[in-house]
Amino acid sequence: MTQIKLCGNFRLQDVAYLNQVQPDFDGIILAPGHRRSVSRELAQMMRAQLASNIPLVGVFVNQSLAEILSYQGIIQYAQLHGQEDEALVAAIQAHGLPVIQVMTPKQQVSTQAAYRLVDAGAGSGQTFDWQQLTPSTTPTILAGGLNATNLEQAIHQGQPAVVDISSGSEINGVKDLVQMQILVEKVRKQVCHH
Ligand SMILES: O=C(O)c1ccccc1N[C@@H]1O[C@H](COP(=O)(O)O)[C@@H](O)[C@H]1O
Repeated sequence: MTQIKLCGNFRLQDVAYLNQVQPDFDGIILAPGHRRSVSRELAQMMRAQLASNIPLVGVFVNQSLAEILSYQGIIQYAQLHGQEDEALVAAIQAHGLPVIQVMTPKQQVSTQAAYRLVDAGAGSGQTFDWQQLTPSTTPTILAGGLNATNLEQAIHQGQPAVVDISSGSEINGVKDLVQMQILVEKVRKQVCHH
């Protein structure tokens, strides 16, 4: 049963869209300085307005343990999208916050994180050869340039536990309700074919 994470949401309007289309995860960028970065205040408002059944994933890039843990209560997962090591994964999880550990297709390593996320870029819409995904005992999230056109093929070839989409849910750089609806429908239909 492949699930779907819609990531890089940055407006309260996006939360309204998410509540309508009901993905399995919502992701927000908590690393500063990126186009889709959100403030702590906005993150708090997003969590308050997001449907309670949708976990909120905070995306971090090389940030400290203290900073990541300061978001506990707002986020349900920490996604580590930099060069974070397993010691940090263990420390975060020891505090009760599950981790999504990001790795590149060329450096697929084992992790004690709740999920591993294999991505060729970081919200850049860059794809890779999904047949490069190696088997893992850790559930795999497949990311990188997924969109309504290539999603079904990516699921078929990569057989991930979760697909993660940011750029592919946008039109002209802004999250789009119709794109989100199409993506979630495609994943739900794909599940029925398995
Ligand atoms: O989206 C960003 O700006 C971003 C910044 C820093 C780290 C990760 C970021 N995005 C994440 O990258 C993957 C794949 O995105 P895409 O579908 O290729 O656009 C996803 O997890 C994004 O949230």
